[in-house]
Amino acid sequence: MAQLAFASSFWETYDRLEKPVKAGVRKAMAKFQQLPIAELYADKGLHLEAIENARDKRVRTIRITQSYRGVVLAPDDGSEMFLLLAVDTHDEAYAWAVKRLFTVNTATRGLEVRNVVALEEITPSLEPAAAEASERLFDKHSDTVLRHLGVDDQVLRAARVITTREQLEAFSGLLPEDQFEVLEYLAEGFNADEVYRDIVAERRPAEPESTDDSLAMAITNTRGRITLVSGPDELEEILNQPFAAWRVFLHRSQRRVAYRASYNGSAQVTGGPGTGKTVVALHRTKHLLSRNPEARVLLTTFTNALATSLRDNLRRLLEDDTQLERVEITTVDSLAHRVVREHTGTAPSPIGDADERQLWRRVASRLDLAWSEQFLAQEYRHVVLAQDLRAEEEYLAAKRRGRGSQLRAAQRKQVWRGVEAFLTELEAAGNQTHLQVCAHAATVLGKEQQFDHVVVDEAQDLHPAQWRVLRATVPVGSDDLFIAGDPHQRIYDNRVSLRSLGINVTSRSSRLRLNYRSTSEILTWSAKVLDNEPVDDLGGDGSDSLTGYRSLLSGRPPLMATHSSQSEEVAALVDQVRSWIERGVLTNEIAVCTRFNVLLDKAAERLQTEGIPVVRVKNRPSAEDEGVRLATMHAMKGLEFRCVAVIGATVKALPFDRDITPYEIDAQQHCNDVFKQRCLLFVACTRAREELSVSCNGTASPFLPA
Ligand SMILES: Nc1ncnc2c1ncn2[C@@H]1O[C@H](COP(=O)(O)OP(=O)(O)OP(=O)(O)O)[C@@H](O)[C@H]1O
Repeated sequence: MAQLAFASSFWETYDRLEKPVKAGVRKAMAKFQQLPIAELYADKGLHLEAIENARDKRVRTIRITQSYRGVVLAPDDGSEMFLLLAVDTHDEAYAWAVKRLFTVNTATRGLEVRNVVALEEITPSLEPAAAEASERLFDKHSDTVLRHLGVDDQVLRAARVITTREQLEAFSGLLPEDQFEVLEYLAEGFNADEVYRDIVAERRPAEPESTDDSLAMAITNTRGRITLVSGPDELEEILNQPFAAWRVFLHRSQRRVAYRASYNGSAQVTGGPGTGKTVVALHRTKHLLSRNPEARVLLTTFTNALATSLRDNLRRLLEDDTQLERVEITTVDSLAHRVVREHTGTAPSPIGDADERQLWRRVASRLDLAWSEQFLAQEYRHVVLAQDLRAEEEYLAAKRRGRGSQLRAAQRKQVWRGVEAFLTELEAAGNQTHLQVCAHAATVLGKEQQFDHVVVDEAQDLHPAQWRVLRATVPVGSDDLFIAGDPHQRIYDNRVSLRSLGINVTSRSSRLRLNYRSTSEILTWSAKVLDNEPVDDLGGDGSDSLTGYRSLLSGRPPLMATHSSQSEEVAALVDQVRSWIERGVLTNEIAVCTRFNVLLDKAAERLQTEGIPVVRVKNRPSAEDEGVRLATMHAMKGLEFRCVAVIGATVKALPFDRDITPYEIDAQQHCNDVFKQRCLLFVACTRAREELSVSCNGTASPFLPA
């Protein structure tokens, strides 16, 4: 009986196949598990046949549906393992298959694939220019060194014509995977020993000297790119798990970040929405747990809902259940809450934003201060708490980074009086703010660090007081903090200088550019919402951009509609949702999101009246629960859905005036406040995988692309 394995190239597209094609894949794969090899070849429905002119004689096609074909690597050495490589339309599948050659890497012993036709054309064409060039990218590495790292004759010839890193990048997808990665590491300045340690030694099988050089053995050795399937149950399970490919496979750029043996300090990964930062954070957590059986890891994210989803995903990713016991998965606020509760014996009960604002209003009016409660609350948050200023002299001497208005010494004294009154009143009522709880926790943790490693997801929205908690919970050293975030998704306007908080990621920063979630139509449209404005980078020392950010997926352009009334808009929403459902999208794969709850309530009521089930994201439904997801834009952070409808995108909601500091009061803060709301819309739109619809009633938000 044949054995079955799946290559990462198959998973990259499997999720996107229509239901009948997926059913065809299941049916065909079941045959591989049921029929003896001779019967497989004889099966009329499967049509397992060789491809004329294929460069690898083991490459075959199988019939999936009328118009779709699977590409399979079939053993010709007596072994019985078949590898499913890709499923595509008839012509695409043949065009892909005919040019591919599969070989076994001499160093890692893994199975690799190359586009042999392209290499034979491109390498000779670049040789004359390379001979003239003053320097080539791999000049300083001898043939012997490259061969020791697994580079074979054809790749060596290609490597010798490459003069720049851009040229090397152009070879990605053509060169065999492990060999390409070796060249990439060398091009980045790693020495041969480091490359051997991080790539070859990591991937070499336990018994590298084994003489078994069958296709089955090479497939078994390629765990990073191939999944083996042991029986029908496992087959059914893995083909049914949506969005699960990342659990087994990481893209090269993700793997390098997640599985770097060790970072000599804190490290950071950034990237636009959907580039797999959360996936990388999960794999890094797995790596840290596996590397040291004693290590305690803290994995944090921004909301409790995201923490729950991280826990579910990590549980699936870890092979060993006991590893999960060594990870605490929580938000920074919850961690600080626990630390303070354990230390004082009393659970803190911090007040919410609205109460805090009300208190500032009372203080401003009682002391007759010349500033609005919004200005005072922001000054307290972005200056006083951000720098942990505890005394008037400290405030008088402080730099007010990110604030656009000048405050003379006399004015600062007045503001400080306000701060003191605010704190006194808070204390008298036995209250605290969340950030005060964090400040308290940081002090406690400074004396009793609780973790060996901290992994931070959604890092862009943490306040300096929250960073202090994280810094204090882990000793300074190798692999102390691993930080994942995207400054374009900063929706709370917390700006930090990580370096000033004792977190230095210099020379340990990477950026992911390939989006796995949304179509390029959705990305291009959503990126325009940001209006090309540069953003402060995660660490606060420079700026960041979406240069090179792209998606390989394509689909329908986003729909934009303006309605004359709210009820017309909500009626159109119902039609839109219904049409998605009729096209086979499940209700739990659809999200409706608004800036405010009022409109969300109306949408919920109308959808339900029309017989469409709904469920609020804030009620933390489990992934399988039926119902269209309803959320405010803030609650959409970190989530994703096949189809997203953003409603109520009017000029009154985006920007929402009440949340914007008037320009004349603080010009810089005004711009930050406006941009924060652009980011909010950007976050909402980039949650969509396949389809995005944006609507408003009345005048459209100026943030919407024309
Ligand atoms: N290597 C991969 N292969 C296939 N799918 C992937 C890969 N990496 C990530 N994905 C998928 O892409 C989607 C986005 O991943 P993830 O949520 O980690 O991105 P993110 O950068 O954290 O997004 P955001 O910043 O928008 O929250 C998920 O569905 C994930 O499963």
